[in-house]
Amino acid sequence: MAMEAMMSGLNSGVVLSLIAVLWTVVWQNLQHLQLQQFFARQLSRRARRLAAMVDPYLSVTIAEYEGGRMKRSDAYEEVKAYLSDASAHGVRHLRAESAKDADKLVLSMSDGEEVEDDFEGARVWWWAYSKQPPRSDGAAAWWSGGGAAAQEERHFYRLFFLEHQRSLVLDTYLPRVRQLGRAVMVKNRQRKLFTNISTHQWSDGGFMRSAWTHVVFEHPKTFATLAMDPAEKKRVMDDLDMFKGGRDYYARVGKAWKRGYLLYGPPGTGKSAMIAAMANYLDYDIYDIELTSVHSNTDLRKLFIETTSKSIIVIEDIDCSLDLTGAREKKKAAEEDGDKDKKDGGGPSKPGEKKDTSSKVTLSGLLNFIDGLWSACGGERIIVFTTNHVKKLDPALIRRGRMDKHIEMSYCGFEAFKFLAKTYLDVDSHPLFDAVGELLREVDMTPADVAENLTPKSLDDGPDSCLADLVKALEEAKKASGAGEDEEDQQYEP
Ligand SMILES: Nc1ncnc2c1ncn2[C@@H]1O[C@H](COP(=O)(O)OP(=O)(O)OP(=O)(O)O)[C@@H](O)[C@H]1O
Ligand SMILES: [Mg+2]
Repeated sequence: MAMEAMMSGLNSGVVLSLIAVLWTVVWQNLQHLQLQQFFARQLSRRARRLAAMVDPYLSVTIAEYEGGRMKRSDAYEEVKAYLSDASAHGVRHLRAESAKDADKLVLSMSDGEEVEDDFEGARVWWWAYSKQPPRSDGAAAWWSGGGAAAQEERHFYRLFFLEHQRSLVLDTYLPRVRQLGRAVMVKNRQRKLFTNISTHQWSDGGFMRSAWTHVVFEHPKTFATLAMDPAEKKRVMDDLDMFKGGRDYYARVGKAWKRGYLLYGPPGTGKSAMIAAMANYLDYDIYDIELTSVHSNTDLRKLFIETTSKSIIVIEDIDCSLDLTGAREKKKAAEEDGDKDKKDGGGPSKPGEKKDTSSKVTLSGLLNFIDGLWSACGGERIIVFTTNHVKKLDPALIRRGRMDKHIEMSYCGFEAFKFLAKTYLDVDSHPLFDAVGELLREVDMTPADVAENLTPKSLDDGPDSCLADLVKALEEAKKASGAGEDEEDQQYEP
């Protein structure tokens, strides 16, 4: 027994020391290999820089922002996308962003990294680098809140190539890179929902961060789940199709490639849902402008310039965002308000109706933004306004050419109800349908309320209980509206 124990102890000892020896050998080789790669890389870099001094190399620099940082450069994005494929292999330090596929990452070179690329026998090098923006006083004041680390850098790619390859690189290679970059962008594209950051947070004048911040757009609403009159829905979808494929048409008739939609109707009738459905249908990004945090017409223009094509620019509740009812309407309204105030003794306006006085965006600024000279830059943009009170808006704002298509989103009719019943409960018919149809003719209920009643609240809920709930809710609404009418009748009885 003692002998056996000794032998097994000896065996495991031998195995352990063998593993240790093996590990040391492998580790040394690994280090050797890494060092070798490191030195090779450094050498090639130094050699090329040295050679560049006698000028056999030319370079092209592509900056992230062009036009005084007004607009993000398409070329930069395309090169970045192109290099994301190449750099995954040759580069040691990578930057990662989340990709369309939840498990994957989109990789790009970190600053200071270099990759080689071969094209038709020519070898070129891409170098990624960044610079700190110069500080202006205003910027310094702003940045002091976030500390120096928060200061955004300006990113660049620089391409090195031999002088005799000049025409090959400039005329053939670079256009090819942009083309392939665009293809990679389409492959990795995630739709985004942007919102503007307050203009207080932009640095003044000099270099500043983007006016937009974004999240991935993941709204599930599609036209297949949007309840509205089927003929109107088809008209909207056809209109969107015509717009999307209308590049040549717009060029031929000399119009900027953009289209305005005005969605109006009471709260809960699906205006925001319609915007999400449009974005999903067209595969466009959404830029949701919060007008109250835009402080001037110039800022509004900057915001617009930074939007990309294939996007929907949204201003929700346009009547509440700003005082945009126009001079003529305003004058009339002021007179009316004066009368009214005299009658009911004045008092504060409702919180929802409070106007933001800090914003200097004017009606004319907004009109120019939608249909002025600047509105044509970029192309393929849809502008959507939503409002609960269409009559409050200045006619100039919603004339055709600015808001080309007006879509009324209204209370739930029987057709919309049947659509919602199919979507929410998967039923085409039910004995309670007639009662619901009858009540919907008498009571105004929004699709949002109908949808809420049709949503099962527990595992035991099914079509019977949900439809019964809806009938009950409609009856209560009818009773309430009846009582309201009676009260009004009594109030106005002579
Ligand atoms: N026509 C509809 N079809 C399907 N769902 C709808 C419809 N209308 C509203 N809903 C649902 O009701 C909810 C509220 O709708 P939504 O936010 O689009 O209303 P809205 O018209 O934008 O209201 P508001 O004027 O208050 O902004 C959403 O969850 C939406 O899915
Ligand atoms: Mg809404």
